[in-house]
Amino acid sequence: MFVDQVKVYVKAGDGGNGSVAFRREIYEPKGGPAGGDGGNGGDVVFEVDEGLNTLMDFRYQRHFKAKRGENGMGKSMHGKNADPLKVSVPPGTTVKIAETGEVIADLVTHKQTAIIAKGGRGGRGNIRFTSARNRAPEIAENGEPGEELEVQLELKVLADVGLVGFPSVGKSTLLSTVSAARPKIADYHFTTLAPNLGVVETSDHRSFVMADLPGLIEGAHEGVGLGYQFLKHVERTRVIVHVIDMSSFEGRDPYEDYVTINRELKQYDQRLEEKPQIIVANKMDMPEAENHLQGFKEKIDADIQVYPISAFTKEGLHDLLFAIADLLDKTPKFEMQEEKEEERVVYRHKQEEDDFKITRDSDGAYVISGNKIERLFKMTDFSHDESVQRFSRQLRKLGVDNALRKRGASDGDTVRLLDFEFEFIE
Ligand SMILES: Nc1nc2c(ncn2[C@@H]2O[C@H](COP(=O)(O)OP(=O)(O)OP(=O)(O)O)[C@@H](O)[C@H]2O)c(=O)[nH]1
Repeated sequence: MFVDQVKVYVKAGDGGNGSVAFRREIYEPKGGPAGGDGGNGGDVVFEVDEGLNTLMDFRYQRHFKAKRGENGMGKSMHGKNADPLKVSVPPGTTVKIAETGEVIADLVTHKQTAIIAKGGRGGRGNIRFTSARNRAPEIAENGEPGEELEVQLELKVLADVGLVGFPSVGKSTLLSTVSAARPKIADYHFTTLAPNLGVVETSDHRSFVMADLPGLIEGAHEGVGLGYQFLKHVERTRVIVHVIDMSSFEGRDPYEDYVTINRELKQYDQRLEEKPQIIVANKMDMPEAENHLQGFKEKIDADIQVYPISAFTKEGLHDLLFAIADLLDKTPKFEMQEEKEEERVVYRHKQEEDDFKITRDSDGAYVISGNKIERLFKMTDFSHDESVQRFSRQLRKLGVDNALRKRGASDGDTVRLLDFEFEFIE
């Protein structure tokens, strides 16, 4: 199996901020609270699209950010929730947390979805802080920050296309000119020899995986040379691209080469003869190549199409890639047996939230950090005194005051939390 992989950054939308507002009515100078809640931020959702078979698209876009929720407004109006951001992935994509390697989703069947980053909850408006004791609260929450993380996408790929042909016909040159991404080759079963693999993309954004299967020579099916190892791979490809050297290098005859390779394929496995095949006439930039091509065409069936190219000058590559993609579209997909077993979606275990931690900076300031406390901080609307007071109550409840005291903090000492500084007061 080969593994195509890419790292992407996802950020769910932050929640919208809650609003502080009051009703204004002619006969009621200071009406009740009327600040609405902020809307929820959008989730980042991965969805399987069976039309995709590589992670090619992620080479161009690696950042995915969902929208934030709308802020709450006066007159008790809530902000709108943001729509989830959908990101299409091919079937068989495994999503891991880049940092830890923990698998958070295994996306297998068409339209299957998984929330990869959860949007932040909208902050509550001041209506929600009304109580018997405080009928006109000037408190609102900011929206909760959306989750953000770097994920590693992995896709096990089989080569859709196998390049076959005699040594030195230009297979590796062709592969390197048409492919951008090189999947990592992992866990190769048969031998330590691994074919070269590349992800190819046509100009109309169809992509497929192409493998260079070197070493085919006469007698390969009987174990001559290294070709035998690679014949196993040909079996697993969906389309064969047969590369022929039209320069007649070292006096070779293109037609004989063609017949010999096809015979090797067939002798290895009868069924390889029925595999769809595209014939490529390479090195057309060389003198005499045109003549050889004519001679070659006369010897093969008139209805077999030949694609003349030069892997060197890149001539003819565009048409060739289209022809391969068209043929693949008409050829049945691989049967992914192992993935048929069951629908596998592993959801992420929620990260344990540590309340807070106290450390000291070199200047003696006390530094408070930790997921929970930082989230509370970000959700505090510091433009209203009452909100700030609520935040200090929350700190006290979490035991921050006590902990600071225990660490030796006394009146007037500086305390830091993210980009905020305040004085410790006993
Ligand atoms: N003139 C010309 N030379 C080419 C072209 N394509 C490949 N070559 C040359 O042909 C030689 C063999 O090319 P490779 O790509 O290594 O051939 P290969 O089929 O991968 O060979 P093996 O790995 O031995 O199976 C190299 O010297 C290439 O530079 C082409 O389109 N025109």
